[in-house]
Amino acid sequence: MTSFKSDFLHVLQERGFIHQCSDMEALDELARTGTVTAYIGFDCTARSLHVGSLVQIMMLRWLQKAGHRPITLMGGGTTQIGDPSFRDEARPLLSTEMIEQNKEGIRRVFDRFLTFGDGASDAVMIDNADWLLGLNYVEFLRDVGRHFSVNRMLSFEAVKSRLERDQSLSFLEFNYMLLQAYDFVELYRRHGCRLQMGGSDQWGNIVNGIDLGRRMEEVELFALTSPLLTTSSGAKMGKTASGAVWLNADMLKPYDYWQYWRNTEDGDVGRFLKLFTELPLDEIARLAALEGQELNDAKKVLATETTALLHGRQAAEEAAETARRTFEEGQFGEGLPTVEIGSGEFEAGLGLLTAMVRAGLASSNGEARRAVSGGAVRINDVAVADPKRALTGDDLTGDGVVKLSMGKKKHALIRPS
Ligand SMILES: Nc1ncnc2c1ncn2[C@@H]1O[C@H](COP(=O)(O)OP(=O)(O)OP(=O)(O)O)[C@@H](O)[C@H]1O
Ligand SMILES: N[C@@H](Cc1ccc(O)cc1)C(=O)O
Repeated sequence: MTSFKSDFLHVLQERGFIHQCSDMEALDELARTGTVTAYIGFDCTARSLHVGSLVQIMMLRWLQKAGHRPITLMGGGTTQIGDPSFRDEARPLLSTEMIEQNKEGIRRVFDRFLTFGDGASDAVMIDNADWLLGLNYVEFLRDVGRHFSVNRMLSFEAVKSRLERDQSLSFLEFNYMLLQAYDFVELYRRHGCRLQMGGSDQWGNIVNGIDLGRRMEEVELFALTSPLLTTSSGAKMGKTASGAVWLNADMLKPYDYWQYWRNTEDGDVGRFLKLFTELPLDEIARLAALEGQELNDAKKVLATETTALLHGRQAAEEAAETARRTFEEGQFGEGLPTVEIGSGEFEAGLGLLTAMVRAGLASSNGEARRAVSGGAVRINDVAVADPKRALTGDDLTGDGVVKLSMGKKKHALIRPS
């Protein structure tokens, strides 16, 4: 294990953030002796970032805590092209309106994790549309394109699998690498940015920027990547069977976010506490060493700490309390996901299977039917066995809702409106 002299790399290393770095020693020295400006780019491909990007956001947070300056780069320009790195197929082309909407959705999350402003270590948010959209094609090819060797570009792992399988890589996508490389140089020119970070899938794009910086500006730029996280069972972090684990509260309620972390696999508890919370390492070591039922307490700490960072301490504690009441006392938690159903539709007899799909408890009627037949489904905490059962006014509790549960952990409320 390398021992770092700078606080920044020391913390990242001990908490498990470092996968690869272009020049550890020189970067360590730079961070030890001065303020480093570093950036991470986020393309605007959805209305919210998901838990996978949290690794990146936490790296920016530790950077700032160590006294350095983070830049969050919105990919308003690059999203128009779409990063082909490690993807089997081209991304769908998004309209400019869609990209704008996504950008508005994504940018809000950073306020929770970073302090923005004009001070030396205050974060800034920039959009690469500012310089990419106005580029002159011929000028760009002459100034930037001439520094790239196509032979070398074709050798990067990020595009190799596509080429080896004879799947098309369009010329549009092939240009992505140049644009991200150019961003790095532009951020160096405008803001003295020396370091770009990202997930390990970004390595090729980042080192191309380092090469371009050397050629165009004769400066040494740095790359630092994090591992691409998977859970112990191999699933890509941030995606579940029912979709992505979104960071924006309007796409995933704080309660569901809390539950996601509460359901962490046993083998991941220590690793996730280090990456996604700011608890001291000795406390984390104690929590991760717990076993059996006690390990569940560690998972609750993980859930509450991660939810507090994203949604605030109060929302986190409310989620923890709702979960406690639901699971430990079998009562109704007000914060459970609630699905509104038109009262006309409800009164006409809403099928249980349909209600389960609408409430997100099952992804299809078939899955819902199997769950009912397997005895896993309850209405207001009472087991049901008949898949043809419909919900009626008699099922409404005093609160005007019906509580549906599937297994021990999935619950939702149906509210006729
Ligand atoms: N599971 C993960 N672990 C660590 N970093 C991740 C993870 N998923 C995404 N990232 C990082 O977050 C940033 C945004 O990635 P991107 O938008 O490609 O994520 P994605 O939603 O997983 O993409 P895709 O559409 O390819 O599934 C990148 O720096 C990427 O490396
Ligand atoms: N390519 C990155 C996003 C990004 C965009 C522009 C950059 O300059 C840097 C990074 C991704 O797909 O996640």
